[in-house]
Amino acid sequence: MSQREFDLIQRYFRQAVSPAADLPVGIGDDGAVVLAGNTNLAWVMDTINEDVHFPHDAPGAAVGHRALAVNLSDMVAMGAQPRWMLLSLCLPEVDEAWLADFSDGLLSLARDSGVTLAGGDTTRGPLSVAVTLLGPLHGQAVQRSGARPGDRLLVSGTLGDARAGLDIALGDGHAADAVESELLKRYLYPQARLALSPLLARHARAAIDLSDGLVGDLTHLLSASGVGATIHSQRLPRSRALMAHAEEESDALALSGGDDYEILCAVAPEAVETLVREAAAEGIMLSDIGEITQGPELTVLDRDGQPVPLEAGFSHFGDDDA
Ligand SMILES: Nc1ncnc2c1ncn2[C@@H]1O[C@H](COP(=O)(O)OP(=O)(O)O)[C@@H](O)[C@H]1O
Ligand SMILES: Cc1ncc(C[n+]2csc(CCOP(=O)(O)OP(=O)(O)O)c2C)c(N)n1
Ligand SMILES: [Mg+2]
Repeated sequence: MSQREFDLIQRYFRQAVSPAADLPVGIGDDGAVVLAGNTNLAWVMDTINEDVHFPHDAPGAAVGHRALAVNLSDMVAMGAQPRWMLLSLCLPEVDEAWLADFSDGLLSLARDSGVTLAGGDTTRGPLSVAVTLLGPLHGQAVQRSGARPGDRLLVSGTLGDARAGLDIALGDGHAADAVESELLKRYLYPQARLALSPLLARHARAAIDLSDGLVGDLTHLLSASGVGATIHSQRLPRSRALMAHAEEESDALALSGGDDYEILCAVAPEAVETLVREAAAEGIMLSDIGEITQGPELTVLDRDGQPVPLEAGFSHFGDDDA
């Protein structure tokens, strides 16, 4: 979410009493936390719209997969276990072949993630899918606000692939070779890092999932925590496919490409080794990209130690027309 979207929510929706006893985490994090009986449940919602979040010719299975994956990623960032899903489906028309494909993409990911569809809503209008997930925390809620100066910044997987894949999807939509098809897949089928969720609950001070681009989302974590950071562009993890496809632009794609759905976390230096080892045992690579500073600035250094000019993250409404 950009500053503009944040300002709109602050102005019209943010309630005075938050957090409350039964709402330990309210508006402003990757998800809310509600206290039901004596269980803390994380609760998230993300919507995806045709031509905004996915192209009109995206396969139905990719749309179904994405609608759930982007929400799973928010649950992971909170350190929660996704359990129950509500699905709101807004369809322009009934296309049964598309629906079969869509439900396949959605429900096979749900099955693999241990999520049950509990209800929803179906309406007619421009194609849009909203998913809500609910589930218990693995331990402490992992919030955006917990980072402290001296913490290391770790990021999962590789960055920039999805943005390169989006450009391929918006071209003729066909991958020319194995490299392009890998990048296209990274865009069309984001993989939430579910296995990281309990590890974050144990070892991370703060986390956010990367939907808008590293710089934009890191900025949110920094302002929630009241700290700054220095990161190093040559440490940003990049896939072989990205380097083969767009090495020259790979810094920019990794810094602000968007749609990565990787996890960025701040970790006390003494906890880094254990977290990296436990994540590796789950098949998840974590890269140390820099450190939290007193702040409030975010500085990105290039390989010569020179600051890189920063681009803002993705914004639905633009930042300048407020
Ligand atoms: N219309 C809204 N009403 C209330 N809260 C909202 C609304 N839209 C977004 N939020 C809240 O604002 C925060 C940031 O939203 P967003 O950037 O979409 O988070 P994320 O990138 O994790 O999906 C979240 O806590 C979200 O719940
Ligand atoms: C067809 C298409 N064009 C552009 C994008 C790029 N894009 C659209 S929304 C977005 C940011 C993430 O979406 P948002 O609704 O802000 O998700 P949230 O931050 O709430 O998780 C990005 C990078 C895309 N995914 N698909
Ligand atoms: Mg959102």
